[in-house]
Amino acid sequence: MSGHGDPILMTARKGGPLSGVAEVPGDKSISHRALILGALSVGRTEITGLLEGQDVLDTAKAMQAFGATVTQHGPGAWSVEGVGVGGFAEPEAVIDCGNSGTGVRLIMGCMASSALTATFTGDASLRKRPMGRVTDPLALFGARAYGREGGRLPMTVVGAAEPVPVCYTTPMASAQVKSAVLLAGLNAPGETVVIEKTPTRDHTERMLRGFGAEVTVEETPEGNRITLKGQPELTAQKVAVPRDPSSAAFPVCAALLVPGSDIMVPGVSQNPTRNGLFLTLKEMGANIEFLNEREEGGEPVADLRVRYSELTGITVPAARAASQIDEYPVLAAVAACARGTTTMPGVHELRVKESDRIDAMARGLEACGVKIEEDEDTLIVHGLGPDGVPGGATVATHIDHRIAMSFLVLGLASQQPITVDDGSPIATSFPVFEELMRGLGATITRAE
Ligand SMILES: O=C(O)C1=C[C@@H](OP(=O)(O)O)[C@@H](O)[C@H](O)C1
Ligand SMILES: C=C(OP(=O)(O)O)C(=O)O
Repeated sequence: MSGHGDPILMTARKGGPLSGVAEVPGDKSISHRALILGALSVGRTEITGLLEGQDVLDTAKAMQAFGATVTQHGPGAWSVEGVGVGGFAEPEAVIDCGNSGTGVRLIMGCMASSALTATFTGDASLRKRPMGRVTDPLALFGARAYGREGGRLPMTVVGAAEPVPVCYTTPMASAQVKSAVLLAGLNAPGETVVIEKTPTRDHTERMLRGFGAEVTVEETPEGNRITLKGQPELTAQKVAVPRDPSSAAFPVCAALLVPGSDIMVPGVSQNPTRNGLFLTLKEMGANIEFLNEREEGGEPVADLRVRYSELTGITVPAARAASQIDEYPVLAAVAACARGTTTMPGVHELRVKESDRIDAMARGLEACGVKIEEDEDTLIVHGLGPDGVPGGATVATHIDHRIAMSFLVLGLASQQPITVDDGSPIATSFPVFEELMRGLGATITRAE
């Protein structure tokens, strides 16, 4: 199964220690939101450090289709001339969100409370993912959605001409669902409320406030109660996007696994709704130092110094799942090289990502000689210790960037090289991955 273009076979093999500075690109979640809130604002939003991955570029294109003017001025430097809340135009063509769940779900949210119709599609991975989780709450505003069986793309959303505000408790831990409801609430009169039992990444709330919306968060026995006052005038802002902790995870884990490594990963977001992996790695015995802790672009950030470490398996608290949800694939790769068993409960959401990530990691690890156990909600990896993973397999990545990068990291530490059947989706979130990893000394090559 390939992504947008021809599949790219990539191989990672053992080499010398990793060293140097890994400057990972801008945060994907924040990049999507900067473009979307820029488009919903009055004036010209200026963004620096925007991730130029395909997922974000597809959102930029979509914002143009809804009437905003999005311009690139230089690497990572973009501007958005917004149309204001309620100012979206009806797109003339189908909106293609490519591989991006965040893109399609947030954009559905922000058009659902306007009197216009839009049709959405995506690549073969996105067309399998459930959209009912956002169109159900959007129906409460008065929007209607017509999609394929199971709430799949392609899907047409008819926005509500007279939206009403909504109070919605999210049935699953999902920042995309929370954000879709809050963005729809922008163009509804009165207060829109989202209650989430488990806190998820809070970039939408932070950024809405930054653009001038009134958003309050209250801790209640039912969970966080987030209230947005509808129909604000959002004002254009300058947004400096911090580096992506989910991308930083790959060089960090690679340095932990390759003997003798010592790298710096500067300016990585330490937002507590995103930093679960780093806590988990520390509990496994990782030598990670958090230096120069500061605030950048409204997010807590630190420079990470990471050195090779011998790791031990742990049970990862299920309550931490949301704060490291995209990092489980690389954690599973790390767990394979740890001593003892790593148990990862509470991870059923992984089944509806770009691929079924529990299945993709389980099958790939087995092919590399690692014993695993799984059920609907849990992945257990029986670690083989440093230098214990045989490798030597070609792994199926199922149009999933994180599966591809995770097995390439594992290939740097396994006895035999590991090949991924398609590295092309890496460009959706981390277009400079190969270059950056090679710069640290990693042996990652493409098939001739
Ligand atoms: O809101 C976001 O930017 C994201 C939310 C998460 O998805 P869910 O909302 O499905 O958990 C995460 O997996 C995704 O990569 C980005
Ligand atoms: C799940 C992810 O992204 P999305 O849901 O936006 O496709 C991811 O990047 O790991």
